Amino acid sequence: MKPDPVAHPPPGPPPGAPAGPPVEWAQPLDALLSALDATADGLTSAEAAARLRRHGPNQATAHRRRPLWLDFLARFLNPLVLILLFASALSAATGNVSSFVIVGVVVLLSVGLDYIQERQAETAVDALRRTVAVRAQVLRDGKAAALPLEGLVPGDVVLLAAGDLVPADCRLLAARDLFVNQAALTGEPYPVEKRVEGGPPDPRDPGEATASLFMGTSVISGSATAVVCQTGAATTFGRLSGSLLAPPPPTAFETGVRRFGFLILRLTIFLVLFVLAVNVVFHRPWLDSLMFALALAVGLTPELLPMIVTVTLARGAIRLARRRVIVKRLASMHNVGAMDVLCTDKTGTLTEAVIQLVTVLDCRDGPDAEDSPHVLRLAYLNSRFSSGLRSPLDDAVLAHGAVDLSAWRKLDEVPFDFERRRVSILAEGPAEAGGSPLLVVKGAPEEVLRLASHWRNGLGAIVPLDPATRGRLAARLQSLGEDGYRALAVASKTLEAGRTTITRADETDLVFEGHLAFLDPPKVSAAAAIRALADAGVAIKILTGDTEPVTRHLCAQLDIPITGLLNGDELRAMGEDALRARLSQVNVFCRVTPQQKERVLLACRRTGHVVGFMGDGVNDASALHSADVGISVDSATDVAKEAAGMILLDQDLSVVREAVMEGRRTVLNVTKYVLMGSSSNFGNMFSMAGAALFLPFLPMLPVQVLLNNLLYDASEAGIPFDHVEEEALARPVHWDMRLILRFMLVLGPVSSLFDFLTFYVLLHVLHAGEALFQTGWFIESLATQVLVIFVIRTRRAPWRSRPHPLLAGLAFATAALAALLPLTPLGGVFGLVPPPSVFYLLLTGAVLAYLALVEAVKRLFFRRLLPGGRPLKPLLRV
Ligand SMILES: Nc1ncnc2c1ncn2[C@@H]1O[C@H](COP(=O)(O)OP(=O)(O)OP(=O)(O)O)[C@@H](O)[C@H]1O
Ligand SMILES: [Mg+2]
Repeated sequence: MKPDPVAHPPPGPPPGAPAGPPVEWAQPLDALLSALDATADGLTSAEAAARLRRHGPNQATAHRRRPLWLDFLARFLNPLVLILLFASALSAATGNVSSFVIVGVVVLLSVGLDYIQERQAETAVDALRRTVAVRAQVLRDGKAAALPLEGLVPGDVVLLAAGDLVPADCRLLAARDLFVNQAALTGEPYPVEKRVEGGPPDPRDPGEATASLFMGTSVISGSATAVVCQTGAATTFGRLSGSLLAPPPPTAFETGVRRFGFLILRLTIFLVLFVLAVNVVFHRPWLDSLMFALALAVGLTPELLPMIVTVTLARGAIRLARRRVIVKRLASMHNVGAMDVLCTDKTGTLTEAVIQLVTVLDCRDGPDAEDSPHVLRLAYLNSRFSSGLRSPLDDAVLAHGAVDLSAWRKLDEVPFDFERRRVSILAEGPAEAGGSPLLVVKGAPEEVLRLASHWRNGLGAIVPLDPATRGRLAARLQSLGEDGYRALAVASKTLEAGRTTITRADETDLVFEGHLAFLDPPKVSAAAAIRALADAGVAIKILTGDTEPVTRHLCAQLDIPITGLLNGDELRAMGEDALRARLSQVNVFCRVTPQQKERVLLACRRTGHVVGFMGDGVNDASALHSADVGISVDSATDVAKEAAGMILLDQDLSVVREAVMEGRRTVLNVTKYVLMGSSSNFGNMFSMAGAALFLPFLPMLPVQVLLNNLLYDASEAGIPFDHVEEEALARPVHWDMRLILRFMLVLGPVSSLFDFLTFYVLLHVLHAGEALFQTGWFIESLATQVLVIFVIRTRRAPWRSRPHPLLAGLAFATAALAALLPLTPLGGVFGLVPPPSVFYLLLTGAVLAYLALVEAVKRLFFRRLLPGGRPLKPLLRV
């Protein structure tokens, strides 16, 4: 995705233009520093605070928060609400002032309720997100401090190391073996080298700039000090994210919720037009009819749905935080509930990641377990001087025992990458060692052996590698792996005097020196965690950069059956179709590159699975990004953390199961809303429209419809907290639009049928007039649509499933409020009149009969009407 210079002209002259007015960015470093009013020592806190006020926070995606009051007002921009307010203003003009006031208050209340809930939820999730925010090392007041990225300002001096994200657009002050990945900006997948002496003033095009670093890129190896030039939306990335960088595609769940919303919207429009037409035909007062129809529409529109989804997801996120899982992207919450395949790397997830160097072997065969001091010195030198991402393997080498390197000086490095799987260091030794620069290569043994042409024999002499020795060294690697040792190989080469730089082309004709054998003990808890996930319907696939023997050994130790195994080389030779055909059996992938991790993951998604990925390294970032749910850990590299949607504070597979359960619970709770809305609430509104056909008056006053709807919404505030049964959580939970539609088509008419019975009783048994009819219908409809939650929330019999106390409390309180309101003076304000006591008797009977009927239909529905009769499947399969 190369930025298009035409669509996004950089301010100032285009790159390479003859000297014009100086651009802040493209000028010699000294001039740039003085333009920025900055020094290499960084800013003071006071100065930084002042600049932060001037430039705003350093956020690329213009996440500009509207002021609270504007945000609140925006909620009224819903056309239905506007027309309703306008219509009630009209009716106020014709003398009906009280109805205008009531409509206004009710609309204000329901918008306010919606707003406050959503706001609270978002604030809570934001606070959680901040706890795992990536930080940058910044020089402030002369000292390095870890600060959140948002706080950076132009003129700040940042310190960068391998694995870091570049926090803003910067110009290099100092750099050592610095390679960055600019794929996010240029699409270029290979690391690009950056150096201070960039030649001509640096252009703003990331593809050409050599002395500039850009927000959205990451450091692969080396280290740097850089001064921040642009922050936030002013950065190249910021300007892109406003236009070119597409937002993430909607998840299946989001699409499902949206489709449901559209469905209801279409029904609503139909209903409103129907009510209006009926009233026109019967020559009823048009203003009242319009307000009635609009009030119905407000009651039905899925306006609340986004809020409900946000609030329910946020509740889940907050609950997960107690399990030390931080949800960075709310969409991850429902994806994790739908996830049926979890891909994971090995180190840290299946192993303890406390790697120990056990033996250092030279090329001699034999049982002597003595460490070879020569090979250890070379390995130590390589690990000590390498500036790439700190690897636990390097840490293990350095921890094995100090080697004196005071006489050595590092000259150059070709940093580690996951394609080559090796590190090369060029160093200059003490004069007595010959003075020639020495190249030391350390990496994956099969790669190092391939590049070697000689080996060092037991006498220290360098001899050509014959096929027999090659075979012997390869066999040793195999047997080390089978014993569970991770191995690296070390090789060397003396270069001609005077050489100070190396490239990967120098990594040939090496002298094979020996092997390093490491142990990374298996994580005992992982075995149980994997079984628990499998029981919950989540299959595990292992995607590791490590070798087949080591991985096999680990799987045997952890009792993980290998149903199929593919190596990176086989994968490379395999077409897309062949891979997809193998995917269902293969559960272990060895020696895979970062690109292959992503490829396997995408192939898995394309076969219809919802796929999670768990990893912590630079090599996991692209897979994390492409997964439905990227899971990382707090200690992971910044790049991985940034790409993930969920962060575990403890690296432990068993908490992933908690997240899965919470995700399922969340989606199932959203479904409760939807099923409620699509059956009872919808049935009620539908009956009202039908009643308008034969009643000589409105079945309910517009304000009563609005009040009814407000109370109904309030009664549902407990749903996000509700319990979900074990059996519903046993399998991955998907959004099932067909189930929702069928449920609606079956239960809607049941509810309407019952409503018409109620009308009959009201009119012909109680001989109700207009006010009493409306009151009776108000109470009855609210009581039934609120209390039916106890039936709908479970697939079990209602009495065999315990609702959350808040949910039960709110439902009963709302029903009681509806029943008692007409007896109070406030009821009069809404046009409600006290009903006779026999009404309450009938009401109790009616509500019980209704709930029993719905329960019976529900059973029939799940046993008979759901095709394929899936009695043992989760309760409310979404
Ligand atoms: N610091 C290093 N120096 C030399 N070689 C290395 C280094 N780190 C890794 N390698 C080589 O690269 C290979 C892949 O790295 P690594 O095992 O970390 O990949 P991974 O996919 O993250 O594996 P895992 O699933 O175990 O996390 C290693 O097996 C090793 O051969
Ligand atoms: Mg790893």
